[in-house]
Amino acid sequence: MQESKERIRFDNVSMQYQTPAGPLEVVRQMSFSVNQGDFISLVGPSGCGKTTLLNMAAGFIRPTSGAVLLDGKPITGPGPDRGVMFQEYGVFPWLTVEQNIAFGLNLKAGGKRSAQAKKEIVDRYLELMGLSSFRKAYPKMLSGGMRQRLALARTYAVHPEFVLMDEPFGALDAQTRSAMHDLLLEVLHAEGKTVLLITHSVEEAVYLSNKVLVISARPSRIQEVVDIPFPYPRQHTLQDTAEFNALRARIHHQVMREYAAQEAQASAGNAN
Ligand SMILES: Nc1ncnc2c1ncn2[C@@H]1O[C@H](COP(=O)(O)OP(=O)(O)OP(=O)(O)O)[C@@H](O)[C@H]1O
Repeated sequence: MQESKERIRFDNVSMQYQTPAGPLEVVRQMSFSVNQGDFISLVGPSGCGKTTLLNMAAGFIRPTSGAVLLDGKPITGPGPDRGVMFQEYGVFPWLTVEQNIAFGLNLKAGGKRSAQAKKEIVDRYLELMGLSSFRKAYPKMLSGGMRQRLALARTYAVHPEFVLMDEPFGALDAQTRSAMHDLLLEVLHAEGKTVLLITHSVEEAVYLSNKVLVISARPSRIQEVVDIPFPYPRQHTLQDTAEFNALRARIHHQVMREYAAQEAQASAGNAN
């Protein structure tokens, strides 16, 4: 298979935060690439620096040393090419469903897109996400799963090339989560996006990704890059196969080892 083009590169990236207790080294000399069309999941113990890495790719923060590059140029701030979706802040409660979807279009394109073109995009995502009959509703009137669909629609409507997601499905019940996985894969298949996902669910990571990065305890490094060999489109029955479960168990075991290492660090820190 042809190697796809490198788009985002973490090049020897380190990050240290200043905290009241002194400097906290979160990421140490990490390097990895995100290629065109990749779906990469980051898994690792809580507090190992996954959100920090995503925030760097989004351009919200810069590394203490090293560089995060997009098409070879350092990322210096957020841009419409990168859509970010967080677990909690996906939608604006004071805007209706259709206003939420249109929000980014109004910000980004302003004069560039006609009102008709914007309406067509909003209609398309309302339809795709099954929200057409709720277009005038406010987010509080929606179920958790519908709010997630709305957050996805908002992120996708601006047509970002990259979707950066931080635990977007964490708060959903198992059935809704599973439906969201399939919807996500469907949209990605139709629109060919490149995704970086943070998740605590190894199962979710293996089901969705073509690559899973296991991140170590702090200061974080890449413990392993696991290539997920299952072809797309994927079906739920994949999760019942021995291959899927063997891979999931192996990654889970590794994450638990890093989790234990991080816990041991925390206890040592408390004992000092
Ligand atoms: N702005 C900041 N200032 C100081 N410390 C920070 C800052 N942001 C994050 N940290 C610390 O850096 C570490 C890594 O945080 P980060 O949110 O990147 O981890 P994470 O792997 O995403 O965690 P989780 O899985 O729990 O969401 C944590 O110990 C956190 O407290």
